[in-house]
Amino acid sequence: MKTFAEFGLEPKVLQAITELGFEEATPIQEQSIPLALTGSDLIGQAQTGTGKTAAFGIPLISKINREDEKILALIMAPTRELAIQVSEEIGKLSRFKGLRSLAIYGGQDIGRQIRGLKKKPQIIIGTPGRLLDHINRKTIRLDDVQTVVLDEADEMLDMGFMEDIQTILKLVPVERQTMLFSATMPPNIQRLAQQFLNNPQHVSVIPKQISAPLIDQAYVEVPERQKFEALSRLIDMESPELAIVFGRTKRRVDELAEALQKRGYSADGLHGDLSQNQRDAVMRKFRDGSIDVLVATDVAARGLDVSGVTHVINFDLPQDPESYVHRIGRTGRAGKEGTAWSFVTPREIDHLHLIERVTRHRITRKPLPTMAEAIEGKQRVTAERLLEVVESGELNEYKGISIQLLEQYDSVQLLSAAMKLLTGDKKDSAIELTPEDPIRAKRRGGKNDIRSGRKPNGGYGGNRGTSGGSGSGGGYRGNRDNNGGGSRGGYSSGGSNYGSGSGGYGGGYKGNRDGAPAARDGGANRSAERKPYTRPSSTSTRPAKREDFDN
Ligand SMILES: Nc1ncnc2c1ncn2[C@@H]1O[C@H](COP(=O)(O)OP(=O)(O)OP(=O)(O)O)[C@@H](O)[C@H]1O
Ligand SMILES: [Mg+2]
Repeated sequence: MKTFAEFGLEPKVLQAITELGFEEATPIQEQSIPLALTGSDLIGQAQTGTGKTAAFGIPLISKINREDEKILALIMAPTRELAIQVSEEIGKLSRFKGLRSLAIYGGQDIGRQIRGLKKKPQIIIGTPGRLLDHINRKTIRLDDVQTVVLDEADEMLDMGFMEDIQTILKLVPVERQTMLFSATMPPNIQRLAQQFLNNPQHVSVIPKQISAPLIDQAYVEVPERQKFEALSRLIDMESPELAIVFGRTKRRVDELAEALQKRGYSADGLHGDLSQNQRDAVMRKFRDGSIDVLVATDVAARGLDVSGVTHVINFDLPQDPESYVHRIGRTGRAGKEGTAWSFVTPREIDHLHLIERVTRHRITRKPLPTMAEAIEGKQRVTAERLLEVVESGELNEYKGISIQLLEQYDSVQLLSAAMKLLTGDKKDSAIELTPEDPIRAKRRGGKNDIRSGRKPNGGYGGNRGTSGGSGSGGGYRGNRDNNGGGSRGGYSSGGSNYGSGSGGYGGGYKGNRDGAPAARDGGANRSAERKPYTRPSSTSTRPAKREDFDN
């Protein structure tokens, strides 16, 4: 392990790194930083929570002069929350150097962003849609950009941002450094890389498993209708410090958050139909611990870094293995341990096996927590809370009444009553969630899948590309879209090299995704939010809708 001092960084950047508490570079940082400092293009892949942000952030910051008043670096990220978070980390890393950075994302008042831009930030961190908005309004010019980073590049492609990214990158001088980072690198990323990177160096830190090593992964088989009961028992049994519960759709998230609140949990929901103010408020509450369960769609799956997340619970299995890897990667970050649980309905067992195959990790089957375990867990937490108060010692006001009570009642009985009160059982409230259809497993090539990016063995394409019409679609990814019709290349490329002949990312791609291409980014003039959620009918070709993407 290297210390940051060994990279020859300027003192002000080193000071910021020290201030952040980073002592040694993580493996991806150790490999990327020296390469990136030479100006080389880079494709960086490393497990979730291993410091990719600083891996591109530190070299990017090192290149910029404080006196410059132009936009010199552009970082793109798939979701608003991630753009905000990356911008905060960049802000911290460049603090002592005195650089200016600004987050640009949909849903925020554009006037405010324009005012921010007038302060001449050198670094812009944004979601593609809103960035384009500014470009079209001429409030952002990219003529001087020297460094471009695509964080979670594969997700941005998956969300249908290819066109936007292409448009944006064409406005950036060719003479630039481009870096692309993610924990997963599906082969389709090669297409983007070929187009926009110049002789990129691949830096990958991927051991046998792609998911982070410190995450304990388990699943319980549970029928759809018992999931909520299972969830509340699980939370009681495990008493997470902070937990993220992933639901498949926005409606699911709303219902779940409400149900949890009804049962007395401190929970709230996050998805793309909330206003940006609501989204910000929920994230703030979760980060400061005033709620301890965040219920979210996949909008929270990528990149989010909240310390104290001890548990990730897949209330609904994600459609793709990549998403599984990213979701569970919200815990077990920066060397900490974490636990991931997945609820699997009997009909989804095949899908779970697919996830295991692709991630090359056995997920341990565990029994549904029993009522007794749940009660025990809750009582343990209550007892801990009680003892904390005992230790705090400020109890004099209560001693008089306690002595009186003890004269009349048995001490065990009294304490038990206090415990009962504190434990606050609200089990009686009846909870009914609208059932979700099970996710169906798709066939998918077995080799190298999400960890590849190097070996073009056509794994994704091979046995799947048969149903999709125009040659290359219809594969795993293609089916996920409501009406993919084979028009997008997805992962499959007819069983040969990535990028060859897949031809799927053209015009139809975005439209196919959600039928409202311009609405995704919620830019001011891009219609504030997307169409209302409609439940996919069971006859839909899109078996289970991943949340409408939003950013
Ligand atoms: N060298 C380091 N030492 C200690 N902590 C670090 C170091 N580098 C980064 N971190 C911290 O580790 C956490 C995870 O970093 P980061 O969010 O960059 O991970 P990531 O690799 O981008 O994960 P993901 O794939 O989920 O996006 C952050 O809280 C970050 O501040
Ligand atoms: Mg990241």
